Amino acid sequence: MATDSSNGEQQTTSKPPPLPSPLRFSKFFQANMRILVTGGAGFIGSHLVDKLMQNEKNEVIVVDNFFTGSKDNLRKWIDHPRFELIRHDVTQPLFVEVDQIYHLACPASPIFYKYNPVKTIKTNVIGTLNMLGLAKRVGARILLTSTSEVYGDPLIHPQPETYLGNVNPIGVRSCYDEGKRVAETLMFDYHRQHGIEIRIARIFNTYGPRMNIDDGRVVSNFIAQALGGEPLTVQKPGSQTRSFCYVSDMVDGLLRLMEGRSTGPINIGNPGEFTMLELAETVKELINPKVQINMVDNTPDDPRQRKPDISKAKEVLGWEPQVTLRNGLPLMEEDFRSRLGISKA
Ligand SMILES: NC(=O)c1ccc[n+]([C@@H]2O[C@H](COP(=O)([O-])OP(=O)(O)OC[C@H]3O[C@@H](n4cnc5c(N)ncnc54)[C@H](O)[C@@H]3O)[C@@H](O)[C@H]2O)c1
Ligand SMILES: O=C(O)[C@H]1O[C@H](OP(=O)(O)OP(=O)(O)OC[C@H]2O[C@@H](n3ccc(=O)[nH]c3=O)[C@H](O)[C@@H]2O)[C@H](O)[C@@H](O)[C@@H]1O
Repeated sequence: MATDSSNGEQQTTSKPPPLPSPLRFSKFFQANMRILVTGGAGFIGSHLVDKLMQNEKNEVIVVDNFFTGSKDNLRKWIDHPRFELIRHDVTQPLFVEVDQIYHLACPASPIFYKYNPVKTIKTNVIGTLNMLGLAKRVGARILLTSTSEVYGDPLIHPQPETYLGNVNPIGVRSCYDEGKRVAETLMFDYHRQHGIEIRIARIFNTYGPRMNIDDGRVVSNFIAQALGGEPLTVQKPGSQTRSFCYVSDMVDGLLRLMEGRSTGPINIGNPGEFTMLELAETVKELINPKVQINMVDNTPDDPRQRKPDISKAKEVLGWEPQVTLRNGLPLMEEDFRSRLGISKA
């Protein structure tokens, strides 16, 4: 019922009920689940999109500002009726109607997140605030890809989720690790204050096809260097450790977390732990036995050890990684060879 007072008199007019949306009769598939993936043009995001798109009941919307991601990672989905790509920066509000949000948008490689640290903090804090506001408005469940960097340079090894971390609040990595810590805080405050359904994954070093060739992270650096016949740059002392998870295992963990009942935080990573010298030796052995290994200067606040305790992921998600480093490296080598145009001799 609408009120019409154009002639000075109060008069009521009746409007017929709205017609069903013409979209209901469109030739396009009507999705059961509309899923937003922020940062979906990046490395992990694009593999996640591939998996989500395999389910015909999903409609996927990607938002990305293409800082480190690329349309190329999503080329097989462009023009697909269940897929939509939006150039958007998550530090700005976003209005879409979705059921689930995988919030990945954030540069992840230290060289990129340190490039514009203020922007990195804004992405982590304002970006997460915006996505939580969206989740609240539309009643969507939201998953944040947090990081093992919330443990800083850990004094407990391996790291369980209960460990509160050893983080430098004013260092050059703080824009990322403190930014993610605030993002986790915001997730829990929205959960407690507004009842938002949240999921938090603490991701440990993940590698695989589609990482940028010049990403700057250690696995992509070593593979690109080995293929180009350049020395592998091991940052000193070389005894620092990381635990490397193959991307298909990571995506499987994220999907289980989103579909499960636990808010997290849950560590998702591969507990196989390697020193950077061991990683260099493995890449050399598998990809180019002739390549040299050079020791170079490190950057400040580099964590000395990192290994996930995945007991919670096993118990709560029934998840554990399947792909070993030795099996995963050749898959990434193949992808790098095809992108660099270097065939196997
Ligand atoms: N790969 C890892 O080892 C790892 C480890 C821990 C956590 N993570 C987290 O997983 C997520 C994805 O990491 P990745 O390795 O795929 O990195 P990536 O750099 O390949 O992907 C990040 C994506 O976010 C986009 N992005 C960045 N800032 C944005 C903004 N303000 N607005 C919109 N889009 C923006 C980038 O363009 C890119 O497509 C990140 O949140 C990262 O912190 C990754
Ligand atoms: O998994 C995580 O939680 C975090 O891990 C990484 O951060 P980092 O472990 O520092 O990643 P790399 O830049 O790949 O460095 C790993 C180790 O390799 C060493 N490194 C790096 C590059 C190189 O050429 N040589 C080399 O020895 C570094 O000194 C460091 O000790 C990611 O970049 C973060 O996004 C992520 O959140």
